[in-house]
Amino acid sequence: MIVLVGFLGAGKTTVGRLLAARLDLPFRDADHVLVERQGRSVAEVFAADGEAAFRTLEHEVVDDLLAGEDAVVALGGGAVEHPGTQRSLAALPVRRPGAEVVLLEVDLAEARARVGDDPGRPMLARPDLAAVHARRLPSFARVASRVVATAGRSPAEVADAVLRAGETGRDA
Ligand SMILES: Nc1ncnc2c1ncn2[C@@H]1O[C@H](COP(=O)(O)OP(=O)(O)OP(=O)(O)O)[C@@H](O)[C@H]1O
Ligand SMILES: O=C(O)C1=C[C@@H](O)[C@@H](O)[C@H](O)C1
Ligand SMILES: [Mg+2]
Repeated sequence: MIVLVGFLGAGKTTVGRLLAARLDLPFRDADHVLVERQGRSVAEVFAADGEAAFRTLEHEVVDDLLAGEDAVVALGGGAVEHPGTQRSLAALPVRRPGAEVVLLEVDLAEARARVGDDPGRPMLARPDLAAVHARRLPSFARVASRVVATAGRSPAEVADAVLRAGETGRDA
C-alpha cells in the first residue's frame, strides 16, 4: 500500500492515479470516498457542519481505507490535522509491513498557483492559509516514510520519483 499525504495541490490525487496504474493497484481517494458516503460535496460538508465535523468523517474514511484492500491511497490535504488520523498513519508500517506513507512536498505559492481559487477547496478561503501550511509541515514529516519534492516536476515525473524514493526514503 502507498498512502500519499501533503498539502492541498501537492498532486496526491493526480499522482495517485498514475501510480496506481503503474503498479496495477486500485486507486482510492479519501475525499472521493467521503463525498460518496455523504452524498454531499466537500464544500457542502464544510459549509453545513464545519471543518471539525469534516475531520471526524475524514478520519473514519481514512481508517477504513488503511485497513482495506491493497491500493494507492490519496488522502485529503488536511487529514493530518486529526490526531487519530495521525496515529493511524504512524501505526501503518506496523499494521501493514511494507506499506509506505509518502509526503508530496509543495510550497504554498506553488499550491495556490495550481489550484487557483477553486470553490471546491474551502480551505482556500482561509485568511490564515500560510499558517495552516506551516503548522501541517511537522505533522506531515512525522507520518511520512518517504518525501518527494514536486516543484518543477510533472505529475508523471513525481510518480517516477515516488517509486525511486523507495530505496533511500528521499528522492533528492
Ligand atoms: N507536479 C505537478 N505540477 C503541476 N501541476 C500539478 C502537479 N501535480 C498536480 N498538479 C495540478 O494541481 C492541481 C491539484 O492537483 P491534485 O488535485 O492532484 O492535488 P491534491 O494534492 O489531490 O489536492 P487536495 O488535497 O486538494 O485533494 C490539479 O490541477 C493538477 O493537475
Ligand atoms: O487542505 C485541506 O484542509 C483540504 C484538502 C482537500 O483534500 C479536502 O480534504 C478539503 O478541501 C480540505
Ligand atoms: Mg486530492
